[in-house]
Amino acid sequence: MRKALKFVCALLSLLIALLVVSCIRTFLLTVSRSAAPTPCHRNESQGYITSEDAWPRFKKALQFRTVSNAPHVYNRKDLQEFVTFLLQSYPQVFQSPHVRRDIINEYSLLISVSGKNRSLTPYLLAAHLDVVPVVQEEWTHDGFGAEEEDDGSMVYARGAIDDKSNVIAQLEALSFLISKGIQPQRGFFLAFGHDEEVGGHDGAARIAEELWKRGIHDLDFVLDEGLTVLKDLFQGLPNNIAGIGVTEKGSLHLNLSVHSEGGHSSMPPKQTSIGILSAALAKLEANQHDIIFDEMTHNFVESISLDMPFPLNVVTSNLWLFKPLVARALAKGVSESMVRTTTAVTMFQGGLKPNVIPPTAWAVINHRIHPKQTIAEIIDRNRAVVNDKRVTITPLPGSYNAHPVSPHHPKKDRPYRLIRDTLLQIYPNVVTAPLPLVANTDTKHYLSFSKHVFRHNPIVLDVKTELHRIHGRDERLSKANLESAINFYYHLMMNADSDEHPDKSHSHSSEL
Ligand SMILES: CCCCCCCC/C=C\CCCCCCCC(=O)N[C@@H](CCCCN)C(=O)O
Ligand SMILES: [Zn+2]
Ligand SMILES: [Zn+2]
Repeated sequence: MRKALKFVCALLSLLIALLVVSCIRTFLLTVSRSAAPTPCHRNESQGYITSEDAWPRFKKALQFRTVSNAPHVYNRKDLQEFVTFLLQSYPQVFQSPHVRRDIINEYSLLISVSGKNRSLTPYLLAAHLDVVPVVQEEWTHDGFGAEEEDDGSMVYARGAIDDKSNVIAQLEALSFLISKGIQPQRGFFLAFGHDEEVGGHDGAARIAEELWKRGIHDLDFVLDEGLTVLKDLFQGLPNNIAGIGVTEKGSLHLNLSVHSEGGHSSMPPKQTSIGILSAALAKLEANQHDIIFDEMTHNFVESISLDMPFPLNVVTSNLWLFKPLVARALAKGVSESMVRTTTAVTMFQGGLKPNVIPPTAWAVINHRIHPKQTIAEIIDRNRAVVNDKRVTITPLPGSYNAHPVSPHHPKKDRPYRLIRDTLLQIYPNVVTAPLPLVANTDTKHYLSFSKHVFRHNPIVLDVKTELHRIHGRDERLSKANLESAINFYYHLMMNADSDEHPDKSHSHSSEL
């Protein structure tokens, strides 16, 4: 008994000592942190664009039903009309002697802006013209009506976030540049694919072929849609987080199928094909893939730690002691998609009639693969978890591993610094963070042109009230967000010309 008591006392003393050391370490980190970040002042000398003129063009763009349903299956009529609308809406862009525009594979748009200094490697800004379908009965607004909120501050339509806001914002920024009589030093491309939502095989892939054929084999950097400025990602965090996607997760579509004897439902087997398949799916949902707390996650957590309230600041700034706890916390909510391969059962089919034993049942699972894992690993583990020979697991075409991680040291890697500094011009108080994009983009078609490939959408989204609208119901965008996006791209075009950026103040970011 005395021994046990001694052991408990020793353990308690150790715990208290560890907590005291953690608190002292957090205090020292906090006081030694560089002075409060001097926000990068919006460089007004570069001009600032309001969204007043853009807003009606954006609303019109949202009304084209440019829906992609499957590879090579999309609304050609509305795509054609949308591209015609874009060409007609920016006459000063397409009449400029510095701008060339090409329709690629009938519906994609490649805009080439020539730079004064041909020795500078051009960059590419990507966006896409297509959208995912609308389940109208779930919406409170017409999915393609572009209806506004009463005060006109918000518009509702499919594509408002993903991704017509970037199409319009990039064109508005270019239009403003040209209206000021500016020809950039560094040339660039605006690459608008028309089938991103179904893999980009007819759009971005063909734009990439066109660039290659023209002898464009190198791009300074590529920037496509991606992570946004995230509001209220974690409770208590005073700053919004601007995620810059320096890689993107892989994507694996798996077909799970069960074939069994049919027959009369009055003489059923113990389990029908639907029951067998459902049990397999339930196992996969109950046994999620492992949490992976890699270096990028480690850096990210440490970067936001000192802004967290007590005691979270102590916990997150002492990962040497609290890493398992923090890892479990990240595995909850939307941040889970960053720290593990996710599993989503997205399709299920089975059964013919109420009185017929279903001979077959099938389902599709979409895994978004963590950058530290591979397709093969995921399939092997799934098979082990299901552990039922009656269930056939088949990978579907179009799966791919995670992308290479783009260099993202803010001092050594100019393209990353360019995007980060431009973001801080528009959003001076955010914490910028290199992170994996949890979804996929057309960048898969541009990876051979540059190792500097980034995924960021320069708008602010409240994690709780906005994220579910992407591919979901009542997608919407505020006028303020459209305005910020336009100015982000305009400042990016201006900043891309200089090797240094307008303001070298030490931003508050998660970079090393
Ligand atoms: C600690 C950080 C936690 C991050 C949490 C995630 C925050 C996510 C924020 C924004 C996500 C926006 C995603 C926008 C890009 C989506 C593009 C898209 O829909 N792509 C499709 C392509 C499909 C291609 C055919 N397979 C997709 O990914 O499904
Ligand atoms: Zn999408
Ligand atoms: Zn998209």
